[in-house]
Amino acid sequence: MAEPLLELRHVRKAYGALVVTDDVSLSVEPGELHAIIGPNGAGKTTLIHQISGTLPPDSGQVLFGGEDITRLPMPRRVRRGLARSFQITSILPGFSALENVALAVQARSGSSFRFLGNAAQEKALNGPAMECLDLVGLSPRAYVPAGLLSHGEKRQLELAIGLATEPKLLLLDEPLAGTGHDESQRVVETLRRLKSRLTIVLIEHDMDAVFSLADRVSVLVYGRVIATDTPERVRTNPEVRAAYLGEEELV
Ligand SMILES: Nc1ncnc2c1ncn2[C@@H]1O[C@H](COP(=O)(O)OP(=O)(O)OP(=O)(O)O)[C@@H](O)[C@H]1O
Repeated sequence: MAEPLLELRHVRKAYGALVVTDDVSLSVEPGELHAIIGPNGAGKTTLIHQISGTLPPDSGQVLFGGEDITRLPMPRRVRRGLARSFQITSILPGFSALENVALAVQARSGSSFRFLGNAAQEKALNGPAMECLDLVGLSPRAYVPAGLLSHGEKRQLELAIGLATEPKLLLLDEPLAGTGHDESQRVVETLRRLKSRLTIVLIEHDMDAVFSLADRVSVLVYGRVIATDTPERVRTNPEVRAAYLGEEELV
């Protein structure tokens, strides 16, 4: 079996007496789409913060590509290929979709474009940025100011910005939140396309999307992982049904 790309070992985080991440161990294999589901307040977002590096765990380890990154700050994790999709709030509304992604390409590239003239610099940034927009199906809207994009398109733009960092693993926290039916279908199709290209950890409340996209699902309840398995087996796991998933949702 291949070495996991991401591995959590006994990760724990408490706020006072409230244990939000309780001895969480799980591994994400290269190439898989691994969903983390659980009821509101189960600790999913807190776990993502600990993986991305915005919140240090109290104890336990986070390994990426076999290396201990538990104490590594977020920018250094991004450089190693562990990226979190940016939230809509980080989109610059007055800049076009293309410019938003080009800025992320520039951030990834550091000062490597410094010696190019303006036109060459623009080309070197816009080329990869357009590829990212294309991957998420947003290239026809490349020149539209980001503030004028629909909610679903903004979510696609977030994905494109995440892709611009050339991640090996992309962390997605509720990419379907707030999208209508058609928009969510588009985002699901985008994720289906992306999953063949990179490893994805997905937190999502939309169970149809989770069960249709995930290779494996981990179920978090009160900060503890109660099951990690294929969608089919999670769906029929009695402990999962009792703790979280309503019977009607699973029929
Ligand atoms: N900074 C904080 N200080 C104190 N408690 C916190 C803090 N952040 C989160 N919590 C608590 O930790 C618990 C887990 O929160 P978290 O946001 O990780 O859950 P979640 O599974 O992502 O929930 P949701 O599905 O509603 O987004 C909640 O009870 C929340 O109130």
